[in-house]
Amino acid sequence: MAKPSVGVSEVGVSSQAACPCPGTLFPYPPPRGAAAGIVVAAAVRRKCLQVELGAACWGGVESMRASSPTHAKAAAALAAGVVDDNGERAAWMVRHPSALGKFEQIVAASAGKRIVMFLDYDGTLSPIVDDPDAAFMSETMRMAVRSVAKHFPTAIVSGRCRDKVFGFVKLAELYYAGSHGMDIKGPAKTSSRHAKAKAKGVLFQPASEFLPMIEEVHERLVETTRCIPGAKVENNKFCVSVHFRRVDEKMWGELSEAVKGVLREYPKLRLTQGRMVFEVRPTIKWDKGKALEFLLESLGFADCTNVLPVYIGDDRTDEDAFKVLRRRGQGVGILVSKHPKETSASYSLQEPAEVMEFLLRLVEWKRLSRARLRLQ
Ligand SMILES: O=P(O)(O)OC[C@H]1O[C@H](O[C@H]2O[C@H](CO)[C@@H](O)[C@H](O)[C@H]2O)[C@H](O)[C@@H](O)[C@@H]1O
Repeated sequence: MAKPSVGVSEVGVSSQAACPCPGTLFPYPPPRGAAAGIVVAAAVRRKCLQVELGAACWGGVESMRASSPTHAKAAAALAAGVVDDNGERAAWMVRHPSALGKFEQIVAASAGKRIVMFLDYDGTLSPIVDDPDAAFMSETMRMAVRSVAKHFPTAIVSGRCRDKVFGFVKLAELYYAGSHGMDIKGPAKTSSRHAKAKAKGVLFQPASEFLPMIEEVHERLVETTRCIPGAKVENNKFCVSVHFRRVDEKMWGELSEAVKGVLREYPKLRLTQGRMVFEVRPTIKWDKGKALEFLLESLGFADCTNVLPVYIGDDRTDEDAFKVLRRRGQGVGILVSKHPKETSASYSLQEPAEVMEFLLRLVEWKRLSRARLRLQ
C-alpha cells in the first residue's frame, strides 16, 4: 500500500453547487420550502456562522462557550433572537434531514457500490459524559458495530489514542484511526473479504516524530492546570486533550490563558477545540479527513466510483471528514447532534441511540438484499 505523503494539498476542491454529480447524496441546494422557511433557514445559517466565527478564535472563553450546544445557543440567541426554537430546528432539519428518515435514499445510492463505514467514538457510539474515562459504549451498541463490520469494512476514527479507544470498543475486526487519524491500524484478524488490506499491513503514524514533544507538553499542561479545579489533561499519544467540562465557567479564562501560555513555547503544535475540550496537536496537515482517504486507499478504493463511504460523527474534528466526502462528491456524512450546527454533513442523527438504530437498519437491509439475491 502506498502511503500518502503528509501534507498533501487539497486539489480540485469544489462545492456541491459548482459540481453537481449525478447520484450524489448531498441534498444541496436545499429543497425549497415556503418563503418564511427560507428566511428562517437564512437566520439559522447566520446564527450558526456567528457561533462558528466565535469558535474560530481558538482558546478564548467565547470559543469555549461555543463548544457546548447549550452555551452556543444562548450566545446565538443574543445575536439575533428572531427565530423560535422549533422554527430553527425545523429549518436546519430541512438542510440536514434525519438519516433514519432518508434511509431508503441512502441505501439506494449504494447500488453497485461497496459501503465502507467510518464511526467516530465519543458522542457517536458512546454518550457524552463528564468523566472521559467513563465513556463506555453499551453492549448493544457493540453488537450493532460488530454486525455492521461483518458486512462492511468498518473503521473507528477518534481523537483518543488508539489503545484507549480500542479499550472501549473491544472489537479486533475493525480498523482504528486514533489521535485524530494520526495513528492508523488495521484489524488484528480479518475475514477473507478484507484480507487484501491485511496483507498490505495497514499501519500509519504520520506524526511519530512529535512523540517526545507531545510527552513534554502533556507534562507541562498537567503541571500548569493543576491548580484549576476540574481541569483534566489527557494524553492521547499524538495529541493532548485538556478538558474543561468540569471546570467552573468563572475559571475558563484562566484555563485558556494557561493552555495558550504553554502552547506559545511550542510553535510546532496547534490548538483546536472539541466538545468542552482543547485539543493540542502537531501542525502537520493530517486530520480525520486525511485518515478517511488513507483508509479508503488501503482498502483498494483510491479514485474509485464503486465505493460509498459513510461517516458518522458529532464533533468539529469530524467536519474534516465531512468536507472530504463533499469534495469527492461521494459518500454520506452524518452529523450526530440534537442542536442545529454549521456542518458539512448532509444528514443528521440526534444521539448515539439513533446511530445504533441506523447501524442495525443497515445490517437488516444488507441481510434482506442478500436473501433476495439468493432467491433470484
Ligand atoms: O473523536 P472522538 O472519538 O469524538 O474524541 C474526541 C474527544 O472525546 C473525548 O472527550 C469528549 O468525550 C468525553 C466523554 O464523553 C467528554 O467528557 C468530553 O467533554 C468530550 O470532549 C476524549 O476524552 C478526548 O480525548 C477526545 O479528543
